[in-house]
Parts: sequence; structure tokens; C-alpha cells
Amino acid sequence: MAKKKKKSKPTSSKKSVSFRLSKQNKVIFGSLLILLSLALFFSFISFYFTWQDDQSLLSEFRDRNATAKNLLNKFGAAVSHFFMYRGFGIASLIFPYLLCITGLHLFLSIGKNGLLRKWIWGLVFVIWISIAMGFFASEMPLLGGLVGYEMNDFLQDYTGKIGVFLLLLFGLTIIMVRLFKFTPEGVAEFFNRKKSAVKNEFNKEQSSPAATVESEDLTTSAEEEETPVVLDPYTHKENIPPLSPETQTEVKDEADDDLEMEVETVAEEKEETDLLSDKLVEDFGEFDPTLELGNYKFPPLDLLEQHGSGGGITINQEELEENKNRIVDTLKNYKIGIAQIKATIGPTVTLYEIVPEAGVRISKIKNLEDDIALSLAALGIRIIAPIPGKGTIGIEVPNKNATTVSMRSVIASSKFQKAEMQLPIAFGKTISNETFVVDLAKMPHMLMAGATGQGKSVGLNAVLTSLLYKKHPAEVKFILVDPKKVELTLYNKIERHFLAKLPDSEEAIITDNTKVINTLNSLCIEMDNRYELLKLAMVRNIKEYNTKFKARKLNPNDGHKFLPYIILVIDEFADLIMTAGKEVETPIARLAQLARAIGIHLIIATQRPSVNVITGIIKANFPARIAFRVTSKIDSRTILDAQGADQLIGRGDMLFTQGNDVTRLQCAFVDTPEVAKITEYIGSQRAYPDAHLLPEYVGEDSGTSIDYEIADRDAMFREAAEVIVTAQQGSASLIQRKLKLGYNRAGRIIDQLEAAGIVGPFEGSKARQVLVTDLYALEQLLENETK
Ligand SMILES: Nc1ncnc2c1ncn2[C@@H]1O[C@H](COP(=O)(O)OP(=O)(O)OP(=O)(O)O)[C@@H](O)[C@H]1O
Repeated sequence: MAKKKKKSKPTSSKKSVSFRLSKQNKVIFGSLLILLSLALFFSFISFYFTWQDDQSLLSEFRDRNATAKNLLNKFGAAVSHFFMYRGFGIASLIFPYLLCITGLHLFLSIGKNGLLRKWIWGLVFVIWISIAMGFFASEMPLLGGLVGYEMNDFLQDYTGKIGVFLLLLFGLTIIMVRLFKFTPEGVAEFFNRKKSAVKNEFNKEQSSPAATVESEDLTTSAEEEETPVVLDPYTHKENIPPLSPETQTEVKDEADDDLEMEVETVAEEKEETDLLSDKLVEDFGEFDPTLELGNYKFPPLDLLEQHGSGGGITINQEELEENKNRIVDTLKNYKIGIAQIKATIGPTVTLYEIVPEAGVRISKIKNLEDDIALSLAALGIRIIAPIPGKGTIGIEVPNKNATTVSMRSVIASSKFQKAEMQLPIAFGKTISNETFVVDLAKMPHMLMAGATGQGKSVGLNAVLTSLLYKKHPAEVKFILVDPKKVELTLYNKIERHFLAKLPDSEEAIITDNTKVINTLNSLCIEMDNRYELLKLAMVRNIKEYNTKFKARKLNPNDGHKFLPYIILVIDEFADLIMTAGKEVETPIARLAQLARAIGIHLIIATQRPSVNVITGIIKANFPARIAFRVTSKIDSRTILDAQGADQLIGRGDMLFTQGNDVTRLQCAFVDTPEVAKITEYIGSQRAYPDAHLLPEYVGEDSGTSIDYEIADRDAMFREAAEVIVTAQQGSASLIQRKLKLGYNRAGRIIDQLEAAGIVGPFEGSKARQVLVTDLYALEQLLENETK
């Protein structure tokens, strides 16, 4: 059968002269190069030790009896003599490296991508090292080789020793800047990072003695270090052990038994776009979205304050002992014995984990919540029975002196700095004083609730600050909705860097509820557009899309562009849903359901987490929830589906859940002046010409009022006219309230009233003038119209 196949091979096409190597030839040629590189490598290395002995043999190359000491005998001695002695000295070792890389490219059919660049830089290195060696180690000829020596000699004749030294320095600079992308800022940043790391270390050391509990029963969580799990970098699963030798040989045996068959591999056809993109990447490098603001500087850490004690926890041993004794005593009063107790000290609360004696019902301890609170004379006691994943019961007791967690400390933490996340957010610290960092892109939307003054706005600022510290303006855009009009105004300064807005609006920060509806609908259009782009690019999410775009595999002429993440932040959602109802609920639900893959994320904050604000459909699509202190158990249930948020102590004490587990955190504190400094710092840098523009949305109520036909009037037109005339106040919200209509419909009716001459034109924030004085005049006006 094999014979037959050989005969039927089309010979004509094979014979045509082509410089393209077939797959088999690539493997052969590739392995030849790899082996050659190994041969060179070994002969060069051994040449270094044997060159003096072998030198005399060079003339007796043809003599079969003469043997050289080089590992590759006479061949090794001759080649090494050529490259190392007569050539470039120690720098010749780069040649085997380059040959090996080229061989691997061929062997694995990786393509020529970047190979030319490697060769060019390799040769530059060879020459530079050879001259440098000739200069610094001229008495050791083997280091610089003859070329290095001669070139030095030549250059020194013209420029002298200092001149050669300066030339070498210049060469080094070129290599560092072009190859290793060294910049003075980069170097400064490296030192700054080192400095702050040392500082952190120092602070940690200072704070740790306070947090040490020496009692035998009480141990801090620092002692309990989890054994690290080795994760696979690609799958993020635990590394799976390789096949055992037995199974491997089994597979091999089976393969041996098979009938031998010649497999003819067809040379892989490369898509034209691939070739083009490879060439573009080769010529211009990968697309860099940050290039337009290439000099953008990320805000430095110094803009943030240290706040309070600088991260150290101020709980003392006495307080710990006192609380422990009280818990033990209280439980003893109810005949509950404790087998073990352990404390974990956090910035605001300390968690006492207890293991009750055998036979104690957990519900019994849970019911004692109020009694324990009473005996400890403290607010905000929370009992977690049992702690999920541990066989213990947790009692969280607030510290007498809560420690402020500064934004600076969490931003500087290595957990945040090293976070390989798309949208990392450093929220604050957990109960065991670890920095808590989450990825907004994974959440993918977030609901935040809390009574007034409990830290919502600070929480939102912490989210925004985290992203400002980690993301370039090209990568993230915010849409800020601030019905309270004062909370987010500071971000106006970064409008042209980080904000997105509707094309026709002047202010980027939205304070007006009508604009919110337009913006949400515009975002829905953006979402549809992005899905269309993803479909065209045949990728599943924004990350893959942007990677493909950066690799120049998507043509901008087909409408492709780099897609920044868009984050919509609504500071007071209750207000919005009360005034606009379904008109905001529908697009928000749509965005929440669909927008995760295309990089649109929503963060919604509300003071009133009641069910008519956080409706079922919204809740279902916001798995990540944050609760600051709320006023009732019902509110806590609405936001978290669990109680506990009513027992928080305020000032940034919060609960976070992303599905099932609830984590208690102390939100990082960032004050308004700090935000002002950060926005000022960013705002003073070169910016884009305008804010990021969202697609235009033509709202239903945006047509002019002049051409409304009488027949086209709204069914509620007459009632609305009567309401307006009776109240002598031409506002859409009045119609909305009195007639229970949506904002859009009320707006349309107002326009029709204007067309009918009942109210005057739009006057900005003031209500429109009512042109009809009473109901009688209105009656007459409407009658005259129909005549
Ligand atoms: N993480 C925190 N650490 C320390 N103090 C905090 C923290 N968060 C908030 N506070 C304190 O609580 C005050 C009120 O916080 P914030 O303005 O964020 O409340 P809010 O929930 O947004 O209130 P409102 O809904 O009325 O705007 C802050 O001025 C600050 O003093």
C-alpha cells in the first residue's frame, strides 16, 4: 500500500523550484541547525581551555593521526580558532545561540516572526562585546578576539582611549534604549517602587508587635499560612501530575503495534491576513493603544495620604483578653463550654473563632447574639455560625479604636501592584488585615448599598482611584452619573482623559435624569456595535479582541478599533428609578445581562436598598454586592440575601459578596482632597481632544414640538393640560407625578403643550411658563383648535 502511494505522488509540482521548505525539510534543516549550534557551543567552551595545546595542530588538519584536545577534536579546534581567536572572542558564543533559535523556529514551524530582529541584535551584541572586551581586557586575547583587538586599535588611533570608551558607552545606551526599552522615568519608577517596598516592609515590622498575641489560646492568623497551590499559568487549575511511566509506555507499545504508514504532511497554508499582520508587527511592532498619550504619567503614590497610624493596628493585649474572657463568661452563663478560642485582628473588628465543646447546638450560640453584644457593651457584633469552610463559629467584635485603612496602603501593597487583572480594584483590608483586591471585569457588575453617611461615596472613590492608579486613559473610560450633583464633580478635570459622554452634551458628568436615559440607550447601541465587531473578528470577548487588534490582525478600515473598558457608575440609583422607572430599568437590565463580554461594567450605588429600587431583574444580574451599614435587617436581606449589614459599625465597614461567601472588609479611605490631587495631576497632563464619545442616541422625545398634529396628541394630553394650568407650573415632572407617567411620555406631552401654545419654550432648569391663565381659557383654546 505504501508502495502504491509512493508511485501516485504528483512529481511535477514537487519538482518546481521553490525556496519554500516543506514541513519535513524544515524539521531536518531545523534539527541540523540545532545540532550545529550545540557542536559550536561545546567546541567554543572547550577551546577556552585547550586552545594553547591545540594551536600547533591547526596546520596538521589533514593528518589523521594527530588528535586535538578540543571536545570536537580538530573540527572543534579549527572552527573555534576561526571564531574565537581570529574572530570575536567570547562574543562568538552568541552564534550558537542564534543558530539554535533559528533551528527551533524551523523545527517547530513557528515562522520567521522576529527572527531577523534577533539576528541583527545578535550581531550588534557580538561586535559591541568584542570591542568592549578588546578595550577592557586587551591582555587576554581570547576574550575580545582578533577583531576586537584590531577594531580597538583602529579606533584608538583616531579617537584615543577616552573616545573608544565614550563610543562603547553610546553603543550600550543604544542597546539599552532600543532593545530593553529603558527610559529615565522607568529607572526612576523602579527606584521609587523599591523605596516604597522597603517602607512598607518597615511599617509592617513596626506594626506587627502590636498585633502579636502571645497567649497560648489566642493566635493571630499570620501564623496560619496556607500552603501555596501550584497553578498552571494557562488553565489556572492545579497542576496535573504527568502521566506515570507505565501509562506512557503503554501508549507507546500500542503505537508500535500499528501498521506502519507514511503520512504525507501538507505544508501549512498561511492566511494572507496572517502574513500581512506578521509583516506589520515585524515592521512597526504591536499596536500600542497608549501611544497617543505616550508620555502619560500615572499618578504617584505621594498624592495619597497616610491617614492615622500609617497602617498599624492599635489593639492592645488587654482589650483582647478582656473580650475573650467576656465571651467565655457569657457563653458559660448559658452553659456553653468552649474547647478552643482564637483571635484574628483586623483594622476595625477582631474575629474570635470559637470551637464549642461537643454536643453544643450552633443555633443556641447564634441566638445569643444580643446577649454577647450586651456583655461586651459593643455595637456591631456579628456572629457567623458556622464559618463556611472551617469548623468554627465566628464572633466579630469591633475594636475600641478602629484603624483607618488608607488608600495609600492598599495601592502600595504588592498584591495590588502585582495584580494581573484586567480591572483591579483595591477595596480595603479583610478581617485578617490582608489587602483585598478584586477584578471588576470578573464580577462583572456591582451593586453597592448603604445608609447615608456610611461610606458609599468613599467606596466609589476607592474604586475609581484604584483604576486611575492602574489603567492608562486609553484602556478605561468612565461614565459618571451623579444625581446628587456634588459627589463626583471632581472627576470633571479628567474628562478628556478618562470620561465618556454623549456627542451633544457639554458636561461629561451626568446630573440630569433625562440624560441618563439617553446615555443608557446609547450604551446599549455601543454594546450592540461591539458585539458586531467581536463577531466580525471571530472572538468571544473584549480581551481576545484587543489582543488580536494589537497583533494587527484586525483592519481598522473595516471599522475595527481598540476597545477601552467602559465603566458606568451611578451614585444614587434610587433617585433615578423613582423618576424614570422602567425607562432606566430596561436598558440597565439589558446591559447587565449582556455587556460582560464586551467590557461594559456597571457600578450602581444606592442609599435605599428596597425592593422597588433594586428590583428582581436588576438583582439577578448583579452578582457582586457590597453593603455598607444599612438601617434594617430587611435592607440587608435585599442587598446581600443575608443579614449582617445592619450590624456593621459604619465608617467604611462593609460586607462583600460575589455569590455565596460574605467577606467583611474595611473599605480603604480616600479623602476628597486626595481625589482632587489625583484628578489635578492627571488633568494637567496632555489629553485627548475630547472625552470619549458614545454613539449618538436619538431619544423618542427629542423631536421638535412644532409639528405635532392634533390627532397625534397623547391620550392624556387634555388631563395633562388641566394639571399644568391648575398648578400654573409647566414641568414634566409634575405631569409625571400627577398622572403617573414615565419621563419620556411626560416630556412628549410637554412638547405637545408647547406646540398648542399652552406652555412656553424650554428654559433650562426653570419650569416653563404657563401661557393659559385658567381652565376656562384652556377650554376655549382647545375648542377653537378643533373648529
Ligand atoms: N473607609 C472609611 N474609613 C474611615 N472613615 C470613613 C470611611 N468611609 C467613610 N468614612 C467616614 O464617613 C463619612 C461619610 O462617608 P461618605 O460620604 O462616603 O458617606 P455616604 O454613604 O456616601 O453618604 P451619602 O449617601 O450621604 O453621600 C466620611 O466623611 C468619613 O469621615
